[in-house]
Parts: sequence; structure tokens; C-alpha cells
Amino acid sequence: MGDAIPRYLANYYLGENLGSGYSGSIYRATHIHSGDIVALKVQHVNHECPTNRYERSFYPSLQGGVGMPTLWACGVEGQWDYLAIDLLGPSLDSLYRKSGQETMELSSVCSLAMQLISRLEFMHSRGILHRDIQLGNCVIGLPPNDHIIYMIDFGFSKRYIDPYTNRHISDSRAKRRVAVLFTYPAWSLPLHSELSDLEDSSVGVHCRGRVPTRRDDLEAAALMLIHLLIPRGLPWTRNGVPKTDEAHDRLKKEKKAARPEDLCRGLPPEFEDFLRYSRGLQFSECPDYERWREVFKDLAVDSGFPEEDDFVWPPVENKIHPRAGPRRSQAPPPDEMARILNDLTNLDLGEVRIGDRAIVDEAVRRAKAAARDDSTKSLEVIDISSDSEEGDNTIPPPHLTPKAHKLMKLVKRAEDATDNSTLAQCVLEFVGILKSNSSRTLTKEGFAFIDTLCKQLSDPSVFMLPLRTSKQRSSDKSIQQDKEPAHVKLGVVASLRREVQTARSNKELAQMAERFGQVTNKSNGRTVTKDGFAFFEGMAERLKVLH
Ligand SMILES: Nc1ncnc2c1ncn2[C@@H]1O[C@H](COP(=O)(O)OP(=O)(O)OP(=O)(O)O)[C@@H](O)[C@H]1O
Repeated sequence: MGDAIPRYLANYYLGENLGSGYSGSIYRATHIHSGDIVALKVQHVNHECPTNRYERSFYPSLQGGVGMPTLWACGVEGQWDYLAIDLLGPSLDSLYRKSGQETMELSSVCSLAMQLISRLEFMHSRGILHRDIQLGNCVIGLPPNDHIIYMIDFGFSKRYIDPYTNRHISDSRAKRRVAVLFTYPAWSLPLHSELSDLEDSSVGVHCRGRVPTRRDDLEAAALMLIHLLIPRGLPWTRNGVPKTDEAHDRLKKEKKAARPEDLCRGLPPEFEDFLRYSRGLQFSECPDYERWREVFKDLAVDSGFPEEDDFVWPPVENKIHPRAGPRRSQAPPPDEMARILNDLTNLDLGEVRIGDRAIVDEAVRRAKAAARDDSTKSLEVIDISSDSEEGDNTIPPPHLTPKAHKLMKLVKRAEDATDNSTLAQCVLEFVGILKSNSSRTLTKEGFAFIDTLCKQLSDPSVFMLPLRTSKQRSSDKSIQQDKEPAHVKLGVVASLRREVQTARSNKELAQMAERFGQVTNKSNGRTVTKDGFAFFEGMAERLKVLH
């Protein structure tokens, strides 16, 4: 095109170049009258891919959303098409590269996942697909908004709701030539300097030429998250951007053939589940954004990270789990579990009768006596004595959040309880811990407490399967079938709250606690509600009355 970008454009004075893409350049620019500083995206009007023009049409619908840049001005002046948008911070791509790390910390990936899902939910709620989810298009804000991820670059965006008919676009089975925009080397490939949508875009759109819909944005997000957790990234990104059609075809083949279980080996199963889920969505199906935000929030909490979705970079050290980064599921594999259960069944217990409370009481008494005598107790061991006066002032071990630490101590106390009034006290403390925490989500430590409660109330000497076993890798369909909408939980908990007041035995209370745990575990939202707290308070009251 030959024309040089002018120093002044549309009342803006152009400063530092912030980045250049195939289709244009972005400058830090100052308004000559107001002094306001913006990012000015400039593109020649005759550019063969007029992305500024497309982008300009989407910005108004996206205004006001969290993580959506404000559009301050736009138009054409002379030969230049410009967009003046909020000046933001570095992209995730540049943060990741500068960190020099092989993978991004799990804590950051969890918060990124939660935010990204919210951004997509917002865009989709406005009838728009992003269609170019990649690290370079996720940027952090400038302080004090540097914990917020912003979406940029709507040059490839598309409306999936037809604004005239208000209907979802239709699925054209015919292979699209539009795939060009996304995947064809004609203009995008040889000139793109960075890993592009080629790497993160969904297999359906990129490799099969399908019409993109919401599921494809979600799949691209899943691939991007996985990319961040695998050393050297997704396998097909390792040779850089393909330079020839043959190299591009090879890449598509590799991408298409990659199985989720292979891509996600060694990662927390949530990522594989998310990828499978997005691929399993129907063409016009609305993703369950809330559920996946919860899943990544739970993963953060289970891994000992803060549960907020604040993106902190570099992550604050003392908030990070020492094992942060790719981790394997800590549940024993099914074969091993079967072997353990078999061994338990075949145990030669001689005269001992399973299910006898007296045996347990005696064992507890002896264990306590031994603990008192044991002056060489390791410092590593957390004091779990029920008569400890230290309350909650102990410092949690680095891998546990304060909430998890308090709950684990409570679990130990409940395990040691030999009468109803101690159990009632534990239940009330359980309520207190959850209520005093900013998150009232039932984490795995919370489930461990309910497990203990059930066991103590029904029969402390029998082996019981935990209510919340480690999440299994499962196909999207089975996850969907397993999960229940939040209103189911609300209904069950409300009736438990009433029933608990008339419970006639510990066994009945155990069954109620079990039902509470099951319905919460199955629900899309694991937050303990007002009714949930009232249920436990009611249980504590009943425990005081029952013997
Ligand atoms: N609002 C902004 N504030 C600060 N930097 C920005 C802003 N928008 C974009 N950038 C920087 O410029 C780079 C390119 O931006 P963008 O992706 O919008 O341009 P593009 O020309 O469409 O690029 P591409 O051809 O790679 O898609 C970004 O990766 C980011 O580093």
C-alpha cells in the first residue's frame, strides 16, 4: 500500500507501537485535546482483509461487559481506518514467553479458565462468537485492573444469532470456503508471525470446515488452557506456523488425530473433561458456562489456591501449592482400588466382629493413651487432639488453605468423637467455618467431614465409600447425565432441613447427611445455602437430644 501511517490521526497523536498484526498496527495514542490515552488500531482502508471494519461493527454490542475494552472512537480518516480502544496491558502470550517457563502455573490457568469462560458467556449472550481465541488475544488490564483478562481482536468475530430473524444461524453441511478466513494460508498463514488460531481453534472448524458456533469458542479455550499446561505446548504447535500447504495439511492431520486423553495425560482430569464436553456439544447448544466456572473454581480450591478468578502474574508465591503445575489425579487407579477392597474383604480378623462400636471405642482410647505417651511425636504431625485449646490459630501447612486446614482438623475431631454432644459441637463448628469463609463451596475437606459424620452416626467401624471420590475421567455425556441442575439440590436440602427436626435416631441423621452430601456432589453448584446451614444446625440440635 505504500502509505506511511501519519503521526496524527483523528485527533490522536500516535506514540509507541504496541503491536502489529497481519492486518494493521496498534499504537499508544494521546488525544490532542483531552490528553486521554488510548490504544489506536490502524489499518489501511484498502487492506485485503479489512478486519477493522468488521471489528467496528461488533464493539458496540460488547460495551459494558467485564473484560471488554471500551471503544472510544472509530472511523476512517484519509486512507486510514482506525479504532480507539482502552489501552491495556501485555497479552498472555507475551507474559508466558517472558516468564521463560515451560508451563504456566495451575493457579493462573484456573483463574484464566474462569475468566475466559465468563468472557465467552458474555460475548455469546450478545449473539457474538469470538472465533480467534488465542493467547495473543487475551490481555491483562493496566493496574489496578491487571487481575482482569480482557478479550481483544474481534476482527474474526461473527454473529451466530441472526439480528434480523433473532434465530441461531443454520448448520451448513457443505464444506465452507469461509474456512479460508480462519485457516487458509492465502493471506493469514505465511504472514502471521505468532502461533495463531491455527493452534487453538477447534478441530471441527479448522480441520473439518464446519460452521463455527459457541462450542468451537469453548473448544478453542480448552485447547488454549491445555496448551499452557503441557511442557512445550500442544504437539502441533511445536514446529511453529506452517509455511506450506503440505505443512498445514500435516498440522491439521495431527490436530485431528490427537485424542483428548493423550493431550491431557498427566493433567488434572478437569481439562480433558472440558475439552470432551465442548466437542460433545450440539451445533446450536448453549454451553453450561456456570458449571465449568465452578469446575475450575473447585479445582483451584482443591489444589490449595485462592478460589477467586483474579489473574495474578507472576503468581504470589505463598498462595501457591508446592505441587502447582500439571498433577496427576491422586486417587488410586481403579485396579488398585479393587485390589485394596479385595484385600480388605479377605482380611483375617479372627474373632473380631466388624461393626462393633465397643471395639472402636477401645481402639480410640488406646490410640489416645499411646499418643499421650509418645513424646517423640514428629513435628510434621498436625495436632488433632480434640481437647486441644489452640483453636484455629495454628498456621496451615503450605498446601492447605486456612479453610481446608480448619476443616481437616475438624474431621479428626469428629473421628475421635465418642458421644453425640461432641459430634453436635463439631457440626456447629463446621457451619461456623463455612459461614465465616468468603466461599461457601463444599470442598473435598467439607465432604470429608460429612463422610466422617455419616460414619460416626451409622457405624464407626465399617468401611464407607467417600461421598466425593476423585473425579473420574468420563465422557461428556456421562458427566452431563451425572450432574443435576441447582434447583434439584435446593429442593432436597429444603426438605432435609424440615425432616431433620423429627429424626429419631443417629442412623436417620446419618442417612440425611449422606443425602445432603450426595445431592451437593451431584449438583452444578456446591455452595452450601441458607437451608443447608439450617439443616446442619438442626442436626446439631437433634444430636443433643438423641443418645
Ligand atoms: N488495547 C490494547 N492495549 C494494549 N495493547 C494492545 C491492545 N490491543 C492490542 N494490543 C497489542 O497488539 C497486539 C496485536 O493486537 P490485535 O490482535 O488486536 O491486532 P491484529 O492486527 O488483529 O493482530 P493479528 O493479525 O495478530 O490478529 C496484541 O497482541 C497486543 O499485544
